[in-house]
Amino acid sequence: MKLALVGTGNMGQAIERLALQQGDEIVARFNEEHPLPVEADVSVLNGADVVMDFTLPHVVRAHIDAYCRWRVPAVIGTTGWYDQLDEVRQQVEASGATLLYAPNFSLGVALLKHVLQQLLPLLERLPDYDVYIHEVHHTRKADSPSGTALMLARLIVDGLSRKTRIETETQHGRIAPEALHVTSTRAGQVFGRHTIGICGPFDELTLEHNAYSRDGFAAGALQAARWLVGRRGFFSLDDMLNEWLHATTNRN
Ligand SMILES: NC(=O)C1=CN([C@@H]2O[C@H](COP(=O)(O)OP(=O)(O)OC[C@H]3O[C@@H](n4cnc5c(N)ncnc54)[C@H](OP(=O)(O)O)[C@@H]3O)[C@@H](O)[C@H]2O)C=CC1
Ligand SMILES: O=C(O)C1=N[C@H](C(=O)O)C[C@H](O)C1
Repeated sequence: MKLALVGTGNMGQAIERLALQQGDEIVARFNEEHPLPVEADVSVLNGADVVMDFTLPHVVRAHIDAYCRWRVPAVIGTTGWYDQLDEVRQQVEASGATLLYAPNFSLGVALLKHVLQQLLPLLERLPDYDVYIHEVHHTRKADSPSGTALMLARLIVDGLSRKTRIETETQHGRIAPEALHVTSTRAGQVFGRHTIGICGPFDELTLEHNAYSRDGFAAGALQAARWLVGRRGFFSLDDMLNEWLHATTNRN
């Protein structure tokens, strides 16, 4: 695969390392010093099959406009823009473009999400259990709470009738029972730790994903890029995983 890296920071570098090991080629690179020329034509991507966008929330939206105009398949790992998800979905579909996004490309987080979805109907029947989310990341992270924490929080608010809203500020006062408390810590070099706490009157269950490095994110993003080539439309990582799951189920 020929890849264009948009963002050559922590994640861009992790993807480049792994992509080269897997025999892929990096044909273009963009960063803050050499920004993506969004007004230019697709030739700036130098024949890339897929664009890997791991940049920052304030630039990603203009990048997505360009990917749609250029109709180049784009894997979007950048977080912090999900308030515009519906608008982007419509834009991608209307322009006949190809885009796949995920707040977290780690397969471990996909498993965590799956477990949470199985648990929620049970928790619905156990009203004494309260739920919270905590995430920890390195101090250079631009957005907070993380995209992953917000994705998990939305699953809980959608799947648990007693949680009706997400409350993200660090609180020193009371938390209303209907608020899902989502908190963030920024410390050192932490790659990404997400904890879902389920607190009952007598015990607490914690489900936690802790990334050992950025390699899991990079590997998932490259798998998604391979899956995306030749498709058209708006996708999330779930679309790829569901297809795999069904292929496996049908074989058994
Ligand atoms: N979905 C997932 O699995 C994961 C998502 N992420 C998300 O990916 C994003 C990037 O994370 P990370 O790599 O750690 O962040 P970094 O800060 O290390 O990298 C950000 C990159 O964006 C570049 N950039 C800034 N402005 C522009 C611009 N105008 N045009 C092109 N590039 C630009 C920076 O350039 P320069 O190098 O010149 O400063 C840098 O290369 C974040 O949103 C993060 O939340 C992170 C990990 C996993
Ligand atoms: O910025 C990061 O580093 C990460 N960001 C993603 C997020 O916001 O959820 C995923 C991962 O946790 C690392």
